[in-house]
Amino acid sequence: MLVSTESHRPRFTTLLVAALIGVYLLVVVGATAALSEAVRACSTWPLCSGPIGDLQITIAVGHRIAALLVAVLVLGAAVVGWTEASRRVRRTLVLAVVLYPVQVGIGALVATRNAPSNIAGFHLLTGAAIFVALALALAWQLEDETGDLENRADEEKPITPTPETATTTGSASPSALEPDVSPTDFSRESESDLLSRVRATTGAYFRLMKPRLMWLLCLVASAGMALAAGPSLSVETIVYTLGGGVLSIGASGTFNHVLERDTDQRMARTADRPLATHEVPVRNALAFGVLLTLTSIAVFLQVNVLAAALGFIAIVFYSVIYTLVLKPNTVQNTVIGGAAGALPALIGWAAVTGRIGVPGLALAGIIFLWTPAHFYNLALAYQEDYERGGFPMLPVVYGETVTRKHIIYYLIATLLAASALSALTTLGWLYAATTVVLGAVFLLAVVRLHREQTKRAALRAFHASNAYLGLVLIAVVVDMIAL
Ligand code: HEM
Ligand SMILES: CC(C)=CCC/C(C)=C/CC/C(C)=C/COP(=O)(O)OP(=O)(O)O
Repeated sequence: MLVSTESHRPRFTTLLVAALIGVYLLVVVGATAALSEAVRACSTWPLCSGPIGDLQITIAVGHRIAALLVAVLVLGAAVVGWTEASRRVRRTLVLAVVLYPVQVGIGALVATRNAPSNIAGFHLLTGAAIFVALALALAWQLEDETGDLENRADEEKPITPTPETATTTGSASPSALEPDVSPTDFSRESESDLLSRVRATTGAYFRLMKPRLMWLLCLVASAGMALAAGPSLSVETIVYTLGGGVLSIGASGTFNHVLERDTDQRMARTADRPLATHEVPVRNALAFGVLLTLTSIAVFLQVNVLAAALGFIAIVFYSVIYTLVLKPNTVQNTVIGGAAGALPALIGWAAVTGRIGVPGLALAGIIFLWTPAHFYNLALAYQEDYERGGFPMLPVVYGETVTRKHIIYYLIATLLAASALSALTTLGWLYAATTVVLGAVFLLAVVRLHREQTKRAALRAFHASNAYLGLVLIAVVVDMIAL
């Protein structure tokens, strides 16, 4: 009996995932001006009467066929789920099934132009409501399906930090070289010794700047600039904005290392950091952080005062508010802390316009909502480490089931925000296709995380989060500048 139930559940979940991705595709098409214009090119309903071969008509017909296929998926999921899903999942499925024909009716009115002009916005909102209903059904179904198995699965494959330690990495190079030093080679050895020490120190200061985060944060700022300027974006603005950005990320990373040097020693992932191992003295790191802050402000000022002010706020927010106040004290630390990572979107927009504008805010909203969907995967992978460090991360406080569910919530919110950006800007098909395809890849990685519940699956979902945001931001830049 148990076996037959479990063999049905994945089929239902798979149908639900397919329906959800299908609805997202329809929502994004509706939100993308160029695509929704094409959809409206066919003014008869239910069949199109335009010339076959016309691109607009092909898109319109494709939209109607997709809507029909997705309807089958939604209905199929509801029928299969009816016998095996919990009450809360069934309720959301009923909502989706009831809203779907309403949405088709509104779509027909939009297509045949027998409706007031704001009905297109209503069409988009109803699509979003169906998407949210299906997403809740999926999040709750996965919780019902995999939450009970959590302890059993953990016993088999525990999520534990990798046993990297400061002592092994820290002592490797200089002491390992010592036995090879012969008195005759003294001057050459001391020279190479000096060189390797310079290299190690330079590397340590470089690591203080958290360089691995820079590519994505620079892409966020680049997308902000591209949205504001389009093809007229100047190389000067790009160079100064990204230059100031890199320096400010370096500054905040350095302050973060200083403030967390004690807790970093307690965590396996961070125990080999330059301040935790005393490779760099605290006073020098502080001076380095101040120097980076001042230089970043000076570089941002080449663009404008608002960009410099936002850069400074980002440094203070991440270094002081997130690191010192939020991270050790509240479970909402990374949710609120996500605002620091979202600021580069506003910096990019402000660098071009000198102001804060709606598309820049919408881009910042995407980053803000994406951050928990990005970080909670790491919080799962390094849960024991965070526990040792004394940080109240979500899985430490509320457990892994709640954390996995919240990853879905924030992922869905991110996808909706990404479609809102489409509706608010002139972004076209490249952006639309990227958010749908990479959104699906991210979602599938998170569904797999629910099923596997291993550190490996959590890291896979984490990398999927970075791939999603990275490629969506590149699509924004290309779409705005080159297409
Ligand atoms: C509160 C907010 C955030 C937290 C707590 C967080 C946490 C983390 C942690 C712990 C790592 C692992 C670093 C390591 O390997 O030691 C990481 C990696 C990373 N994060 Fe985040 N992050 C946040 C926001 C962001 C934002 C806003 C971005 C960019 C938009 C970002 C981009 C990255 C990238 C690119 C990596 C490196 C992946 C790699 O190792 O290749 N993060 N993050
Ligand atoms: C423009 C500008 C200054 C932006 C700064 C914003 C910024 C660096 C955002 C990223 C936030 C981040 C990577 C936190 C890392 O978490 P953590 O510090 O908890 O990770 P850890 O445990 O590895 O130290």
